[in-house]
Amino acid sequence: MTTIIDGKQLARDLNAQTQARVTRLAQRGVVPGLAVIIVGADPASSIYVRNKHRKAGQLGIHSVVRELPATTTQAELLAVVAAYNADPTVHGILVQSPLPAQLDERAIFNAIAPIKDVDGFHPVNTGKLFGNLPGHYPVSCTPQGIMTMLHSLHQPLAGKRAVVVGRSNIVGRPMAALLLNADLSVTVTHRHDPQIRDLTTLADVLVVATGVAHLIKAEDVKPGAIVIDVGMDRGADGKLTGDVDFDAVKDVAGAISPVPGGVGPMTIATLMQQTVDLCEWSEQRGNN
Ligand SMILES: Nc1nc2c(c(=O)[nH]1)N[C@@H](CN(C=O)c1ccc(C(=O)N[C@@H](CCC(=O)O)C(=O)O)cc1)CN2
Repeated sequence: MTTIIDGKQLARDLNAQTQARVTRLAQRGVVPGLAVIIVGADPASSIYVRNKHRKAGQLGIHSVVRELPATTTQAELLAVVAAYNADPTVHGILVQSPLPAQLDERAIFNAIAPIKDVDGFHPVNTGKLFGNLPGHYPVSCTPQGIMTMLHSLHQPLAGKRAVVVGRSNIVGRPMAALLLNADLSVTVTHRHDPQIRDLTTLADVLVVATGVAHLIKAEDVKPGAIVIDVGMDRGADGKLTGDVDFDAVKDVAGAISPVPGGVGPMTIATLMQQTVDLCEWSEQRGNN
């Protein structure tokens, strides 16, 4: 029997835990704050930002959304980030990706104070992740949410072979680091490798984040493997599908996450979780 990993239900469970933590903070007079900055009007980004704002409000997190025009300059955006860095009511800052072409996304992420970097994109935080350093730090929300999904299966992960298809800074690279830190044997590949399928068939845990709809077919998957689909591919009919041919692969995999309803809801739930983490860590440092 294949397990369908229900990201919506897992997100509900995680959000309930986050809400309980927000309630405990409120009893001490502390309110976690999240600032989301969006530049331009990319339709998908606008939906994601609206969903983040709504979920934060539902959980009792103070949420501000700063909408900037598509013509915003680097200096203007850096000034907005600097203002939130200095704002004590804001514990987490997120700049929605992608940014318009005139903006240097990496320089913007680097300008966010590491202790407010709720996306975990700052090199101080990625350095800690890749060094598997002890202590608290935020991690990119999609791969962190995937780790929660994997743990929900209650299967030992250490010693398993993982293959990550995709090498983006938001998903592929931090995903590989998290899996390595959990003692899996990790291979990272991408869609330019002509022998990609020789690798995917070896995977006990297969994470696919390429942006190529239905790249992974049933014959590319090891029987019984855990398959996590990070794809968000919108077809000509407007329907959302993933990078994995779900209908075919579900008959081979031991567990599989659907699109929609898999990784996406967990990304937002993890963002809420990490906003509260940052607030609690701030309190532990004697702030708030
Ligand atoms: N600063 C960031 N930018 C981006 C991130 C990120 O983590 N930080 N990730 C993605 C977009 N993203 C969140 O920002 C995101 C994408 C999708 C979903 C989601 O819930 N998807 C639903 C389907 C929604 C639909 O119908 O369109 C699902 O999978 O069920 C949440 C968050 C890029 N940018």
